[in-house]
Amino acid sequence: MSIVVLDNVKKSFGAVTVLHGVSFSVEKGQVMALIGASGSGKSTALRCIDRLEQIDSGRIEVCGHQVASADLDLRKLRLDVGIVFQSYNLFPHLTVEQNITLGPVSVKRMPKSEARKITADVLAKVGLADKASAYPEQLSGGQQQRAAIARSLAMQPKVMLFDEVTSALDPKLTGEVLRVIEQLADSGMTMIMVTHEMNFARRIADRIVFMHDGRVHEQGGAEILSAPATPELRDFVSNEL
Ligand SMILES: Nc1ncnc2c1ncn2[C@@H]1O[C@H](COP(=O)(O)OP(=O)(O)OP(=O)(O)O)[C@@H](O)[C@H]1O
Repeated sequence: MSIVVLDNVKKSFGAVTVLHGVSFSVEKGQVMALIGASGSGKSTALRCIDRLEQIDSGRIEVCGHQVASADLDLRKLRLDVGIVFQSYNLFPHLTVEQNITLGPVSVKRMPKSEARKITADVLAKVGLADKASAYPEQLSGGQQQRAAIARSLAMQPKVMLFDEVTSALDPKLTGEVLRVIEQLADSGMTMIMVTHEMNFARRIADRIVFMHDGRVHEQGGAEILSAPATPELRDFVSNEL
């Protein structure tokens, strides 16, 4: 069953066309890595999936929601989709626990006691059980990113989108965050990750989509990284590794 479908998606910013008819789909439980050079349109494609950008034409379906439709229920879409960015965007004046319970309590109207239980559960999942009462500034970048992932997980999304979540981190902290994402993948979460971590993508992705100049240039299993069919992917892989 497809959880995410993009069909001939086009998107321009002013005179600049960023997506020239992008199509791909992600099945339930699949991990998809979206790779490509800077400016190829990866983040824009991801943002369109969560309707942070509206597309010009084509179709996007996510968990049964017609994302580009005028009568989309944005709240319902956002309940099904979790998104984590390079910047953690935690509220600095709230503890880690308060940051995480906020969504379930205020958006899902969950009783506080239940939200706290879920928070303890997701904090354990990301290895931050002992940081519930810490403030974001007391955490390392990797810990803040794991808290941001926990915040998304607490909403119990059906699909998770990761937009270069380790780009701001040094290698050790990157490893911590990637381990959390890998565990999430192992648990069967459907996910799309925009990443420059080629070894990670090769190891955990079921499907790799390589974008080039706003188009899907190549896609397939991890083997496309070892045996690229096009010079563009060959160049990209040799620059990244
Ligand atoms: N809001 C915007 N307004 C104008 N142009 C934009 C906007 N967002 C993105 N772009 C342009 O769209 C193109 C694709 O950007 P996008 O961020 O999707 O690429 P990317 O592949 O994710 O790159 P990177 O790896 O550097 O994040 C770039 O040329 C960018 O300048």
